[in-house]
Amino acid sequence: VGSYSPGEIARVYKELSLYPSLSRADVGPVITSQYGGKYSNIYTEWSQRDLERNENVKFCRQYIVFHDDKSVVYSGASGNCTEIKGEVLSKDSPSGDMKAVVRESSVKGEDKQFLEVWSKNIKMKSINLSALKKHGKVYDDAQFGCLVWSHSETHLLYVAEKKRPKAESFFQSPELSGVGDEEDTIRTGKKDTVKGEQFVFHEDWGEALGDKSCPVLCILDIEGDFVSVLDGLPDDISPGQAFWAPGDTGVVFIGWWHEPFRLGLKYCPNRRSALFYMDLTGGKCEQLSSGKTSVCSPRLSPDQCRIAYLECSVYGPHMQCSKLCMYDWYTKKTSVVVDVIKRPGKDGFTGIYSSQLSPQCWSADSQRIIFACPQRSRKDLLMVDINTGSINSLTAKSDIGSWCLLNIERDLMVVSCSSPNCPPSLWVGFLPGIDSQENVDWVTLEDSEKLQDVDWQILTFTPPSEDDNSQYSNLEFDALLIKPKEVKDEVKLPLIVTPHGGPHSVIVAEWLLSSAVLCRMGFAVLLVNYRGSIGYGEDSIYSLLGNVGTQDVKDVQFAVESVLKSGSIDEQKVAVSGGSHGGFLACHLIGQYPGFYKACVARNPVINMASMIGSTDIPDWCMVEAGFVFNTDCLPDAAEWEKMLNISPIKYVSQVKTPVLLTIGEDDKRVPNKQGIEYYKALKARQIPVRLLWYPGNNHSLSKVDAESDGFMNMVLWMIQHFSD
Ligand SMILES: CSCC[C@H](NC=O)C(=O)N[C@@H](CO)C(=O)O
Repeated sequence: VGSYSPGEIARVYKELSLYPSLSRADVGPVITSQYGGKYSNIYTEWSQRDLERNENVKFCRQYIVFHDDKSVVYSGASGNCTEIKGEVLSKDSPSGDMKAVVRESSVKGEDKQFLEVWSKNIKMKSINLSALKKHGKVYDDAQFGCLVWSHSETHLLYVAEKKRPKAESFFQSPELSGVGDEEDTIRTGKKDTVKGEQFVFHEDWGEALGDKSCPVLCILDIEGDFVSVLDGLPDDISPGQAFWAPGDTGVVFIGWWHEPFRLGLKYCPNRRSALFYMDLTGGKCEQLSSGKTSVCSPRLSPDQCRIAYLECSVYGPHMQCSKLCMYDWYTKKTSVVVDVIKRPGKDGFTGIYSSQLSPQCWSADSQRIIFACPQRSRKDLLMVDINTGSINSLTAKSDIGSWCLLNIERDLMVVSCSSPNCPPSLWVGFLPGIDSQENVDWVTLEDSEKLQDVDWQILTFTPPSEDDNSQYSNLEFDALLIKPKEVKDEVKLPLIVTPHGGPHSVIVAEWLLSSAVLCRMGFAVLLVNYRGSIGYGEDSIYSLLGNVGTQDVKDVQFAVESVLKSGSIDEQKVAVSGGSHGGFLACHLIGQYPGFYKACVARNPVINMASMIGSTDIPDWCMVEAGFVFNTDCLPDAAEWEKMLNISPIKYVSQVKTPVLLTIGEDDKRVPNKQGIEYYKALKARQIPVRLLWYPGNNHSLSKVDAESDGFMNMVLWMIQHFSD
C-alpha cells in the first residue's frame, strides 16, 4: 500500500468513479406493434461523477421491453445516452402522450424557471414561472417536491416556495421604490414591496433544505394557461409529496407541522406530520391521519381505492422501524398492514426501514405492495399482501448484496442492483401472480462488470456477556468485510475501520466507490453495523439510546479485534474513519483505545453534544441519543448537559495519540463546523498531529464532486503517511 503515489491513487479513483448509478426509471404505456407484439418503453436516469467538469452529470437512456404481460420476451436499449441539462423536474403524462418539464434557463443573464408541456415532438407550452411571480422557486427535493399530472391530463400539480414580498430599506427613495416590480404594479395597481422586513430571519427546514421555508401547492391549468397557488391549507403546516385524489376532486398531500419551530427533516422521518386532503370542489381541507405520528410516502393504488403510506412515532430515534398503513378512500378507515418489528422472528423479516417508497409501489391487482428495504446488512425487495399482511422476500436467496426498486407499473418491476464488487446494473422482471410460487425471472437491461479482484463477506457478532445490554439483551450485529481477493500468504493487509453515521442507519452490501478503490489498492475495509443500526428490529435501535459513546464504541472495537484474530490483518496498520456520528465513533475509538489506531479521518464529526445542541438543526437528536426525552419548550437541565458532555469524544481528547485528519463542510447545518474546530484546537493544544480541510459551499455530506474526491485522496495519503510513522 505504501508504494502508491498520489497519481496512482487518483488514477484508480478516476477509473472506478466512471460507474454510474441509477436514480430513476419510468415505465411507459403498453403499445401494440403492427405485428401484434406488445412492448413498453422504459425511461431511466443515471448520475455519474465528472471529475474534469467537477460536477455530477445526469443522463438518460431508454430501453424497449417486449412482453406478454407476464414475462419479458425481448428487450434492448433504444438509442444511446443523452446528458440532461437544465431539467429541474420532468414527468410523462399517464397516457404517455405528453411530457411536462420544469426547466431552469438563463434569459439575458438571469436564471428563470419555465414550465413546459411537450406533445410528441412539439413544445406546446413554455410558461415563464419566474415572470408570473405567483410563487418562488419550484421544489425539486425528495422531501417535498413533486410534479404530477391529473388523471384527466389537464392539470399539473407541483410544490414551490411561497412568494415573499420584496423588502426594501426604510430609506429607499420614493421614486425608486418598488422599481423591480413595475410590471406588477401596473397589473395590480399595488406596490409589491414592504419596508422593515429586509433583515427578518426566515426559518428553513435545515440541513440540505436551507432554501426551503414555506412550501405552497401550485396547479397549472394547461388549457387555460393559468397557475394558481392553493389556499385554504392550515397555516401551521408545510405541504409536500402531493398527488391528485381519485377522480381529480382535489389533492392529497403530507403536511409537516412547523410550530413552534422547524426542526431539520433530512434523515429525520420522525417529524410530526399528517396526510391531508384538499377538496377542490368544496374548498375544504381535511386531515386524514391522526396528527400524532409522522407519515410519509403516500401512494394511491391503481384501482384508486386506497392510499398506502409509512408511519412512525414523533421524536425518539430519528430513524425507526415504520408501520405500513392503509387509508381506504371510500370507507375512510385506516388500518395497519405491517406493524413495527421489535425482534425479528423465524421468518427473518426484520421490519420496514424505508423512508421513501418508489414512485409506484402497487401490484396491478391493487392487492400487494412492493418495496426495497434494508434487512440486516443487505437490501432486499419485499412484497406485502395487503389483505393478510404476509411478507415475502423476492430476493433473499440471491447472492447480490443490494436491490433497489426504481418503479413498478402493471407488474413490470424495474430494479437496480449492486454489490461491493459489482457496480449498479439495471434489471426488469414481472411480479408473479398472487397465488404463484414462482420466482421472478429477471432480465438484464444494462449489465455491469464484476470486479474480480474484490471480495466481500458479512460477519455476524454476538457481543461478549459483559457488554450485553440488560434492557435489550441477546442482540447481534454485523459487519461487512471487503478485501482484495488474491493475497499472498506472507502479506498482511492494512485495515480501515468505518462505522456508519446516524447512529440509526446501516451500511448494506452495495457498490461503495471508496471501499472498492481502497480494496484495489490493497486495503481491507471493515464497515460495522453496531447495535443501534436500522434493519435489525426496533429493539436494536432503542438499545443504543443513552448508550452512545459506550455500546456502539465497544461493538466496533469488538468487531475489529475479532477480525484481527483471523491473522490476515497487519495490526500495526489499522486506521479508523467515519462521518457525523461515524466521526463521533472514530474520535471516541482513538480516545478510548489510545495508540490502537494509527490514523483517524473524521468528516463533520459530532465532538461535543453539549455544545452542539444549541446550534444543530436537530437539537432533539442530542437529547434522545443521550437517553432523554426532547421537549421543544424546555432547556436541558444541568444533569442532562453534564451527560451530553460526558458521552462525547471531547471528554477523551487528553488520551488521544492518533494523528487526526478532519474534513469539514463550511455550510453544515447538522453538525456545525465549530464542532470540528473545537476538536482541532483541543488536539493542537496537546501536540497531537492534526490537519483540517475546510470545504466552502459544502454541507454535511461533503458530496460535491471536488470535496468528495479531495477528501478521499487526503484520507488515503494521511493513512499511508501515518502507517509508516
Ligand atoms: C446532530 S448530527 C447527528 C448525526 C447524523 N445524524 C443524522 O443526520 C449522522 O450521523 N448522519 C449520517 C447519516 O445518517 C451521515 O453520514 O451524515
